[in-house]
Amino acid sequence: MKTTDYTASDAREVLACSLAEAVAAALREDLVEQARATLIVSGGSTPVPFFKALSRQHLDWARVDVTLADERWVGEDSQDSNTRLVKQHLIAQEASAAVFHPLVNQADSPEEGVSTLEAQMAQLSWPASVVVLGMGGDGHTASLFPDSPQLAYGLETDKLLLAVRSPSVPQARISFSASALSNARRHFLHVTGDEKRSVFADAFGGNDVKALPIRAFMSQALSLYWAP
Ligand SMILES: O=C(O)[C@H](O)[C@@H](O)[C@H](O)[C@H](O)COP(=O)(O)O
Repeated sequence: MKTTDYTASDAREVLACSLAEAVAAALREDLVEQARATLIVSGGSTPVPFFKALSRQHLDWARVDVTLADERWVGEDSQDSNTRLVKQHLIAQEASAAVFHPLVNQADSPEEGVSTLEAQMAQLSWPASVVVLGMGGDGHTASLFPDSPQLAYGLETDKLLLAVRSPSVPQARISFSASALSNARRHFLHVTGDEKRSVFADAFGGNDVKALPIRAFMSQALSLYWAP
């Protein structure tokens, strides 16, 4: 029997498609019972194949509100913009009918723009149907960074959003809080590679959320989507 080389990138592609099917099924399920469904996705580099696969899924996208778990406070034309990433790869194909709510506005800083965005995000259908989280090598998720002066607030506040600064990233950020992101029916963690596998294993081995903020999402159901 001929066997083909099954590379790590193939595994990541299969993972992305599998996650897209699970997220689409969750949205279809919730849209049976409710007028609109909220989907919260993360930015960064990992999600691109997932965004592309999800954009091809058939569902009533016009009734889906999409937003970001966090955003860099940069213009949409910036290579660092998660808004640009989502508009390019997710709000396309079948999903072009979805309503995307950027997590950034014209204010000069996230501190100045957060209250307006907070009011806008409060209008979405909560609890969100799905939150898809990423994770950095330091165990951050969304923009809840271990070295951020705003981390404690982000873990404790019942506000939806917070402005974030962190020495480990160059851009000012805005992020949903841990409580806002926890207020969802389903949570998925999409990570790849051995470094993140070991970080997630470390997260299981302790409970100091400030050391590894991903732990804030490990006291409830969390579907792990990992590939080498
Ligand atoms: O704006 C962001 O960067 C993300 O929301 C962030 O939380 C991301 O999920 C992790 O940093 C992993 O990023 P990669 O997928 O690029 O490793």
